[in-house]
Amino acid sequence: MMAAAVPLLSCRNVGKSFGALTAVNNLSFDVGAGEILGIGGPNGAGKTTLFEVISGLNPATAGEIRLAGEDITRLAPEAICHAGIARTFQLNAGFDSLTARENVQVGAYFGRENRAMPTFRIGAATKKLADEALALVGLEASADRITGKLPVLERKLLMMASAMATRPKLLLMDEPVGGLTAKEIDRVMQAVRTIKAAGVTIILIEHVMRFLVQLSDRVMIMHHGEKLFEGAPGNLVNDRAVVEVYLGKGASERLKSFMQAAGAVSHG
Ligand SMILES: Nc1ncnc2c1ncn2[C@@H]1O[C@H](COP(=O)(O)OP(=O)(O)OP(=O)(O)O)[C@@H](O)[C@H]1O
Repeated sequence: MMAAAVPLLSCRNVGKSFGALTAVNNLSFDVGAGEILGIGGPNGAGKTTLFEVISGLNPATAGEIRLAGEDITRLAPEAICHAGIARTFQLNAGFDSLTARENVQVGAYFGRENRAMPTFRIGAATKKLADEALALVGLEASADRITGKLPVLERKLLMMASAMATRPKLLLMDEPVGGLTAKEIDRVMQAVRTIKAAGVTIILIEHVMRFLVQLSDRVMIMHHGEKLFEGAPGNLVNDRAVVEVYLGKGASERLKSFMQAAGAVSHG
């Protein structure tokens, strides 16, 4: 008999408290290699805090996180990045006065090895890596533009490119399409699909339901730091607790008809 495959990411009874406030509470879930897990839930549900905990910026106060079987729960953020987890942020992150390409080169340089600032030198291999990451998200044409002057869509794609330049096994994306138009959302969707096709596992947090359900292989809905729902996107609209707490009846009906049109949910 073959042994069951080790999940790429495994969270067991993970918790994060800020004093008396429990932002993430006893949360357990796995993400398989190559999968896209979408995370939704009301404001304040603990979604971003979960990313802080996984990426080590704000370590867990309970539980255990494993990447391909290795315990990463107590590692520093740079060690977690070097182990293969990269992330994007809800708000713009990056160096405004550098060009887009230079921003991605910083990710490529620091993303996989710990090198001290005095030795900072962008070599040919790093440049190549950065240009590949820019191409992956379709940003070649803006490579030499100053980051602070890029439109919102391109800044979001740039965060994805900088993260991809660290060569992650797992990419965490925090609200990648917040504030974008429908057409811009389609462009980000295309970039996410390209990243998935490159073999990268993805967890994304998103309020835009179309984006969440069209891209995700599995969806997890959080509420009060806990898991309210975990399953196929097609089952989301039929889950009473999800409809009551998060979607509301109107949004649920709209989503259901949209998913029926896409063949993702059964009638009745
Ligand atoms: N550094 C912190 N110190 C104290 N409380 C915090 C801190 N970070 C988050 N919280 C609290 O933890 C809870 C969860 O917040 P979090 O930002 O993770 O929610 P979220 O699901 O990402 O919400 P949103 O959809 O609005 O981004 C909130 O009550 C928030 O105020």
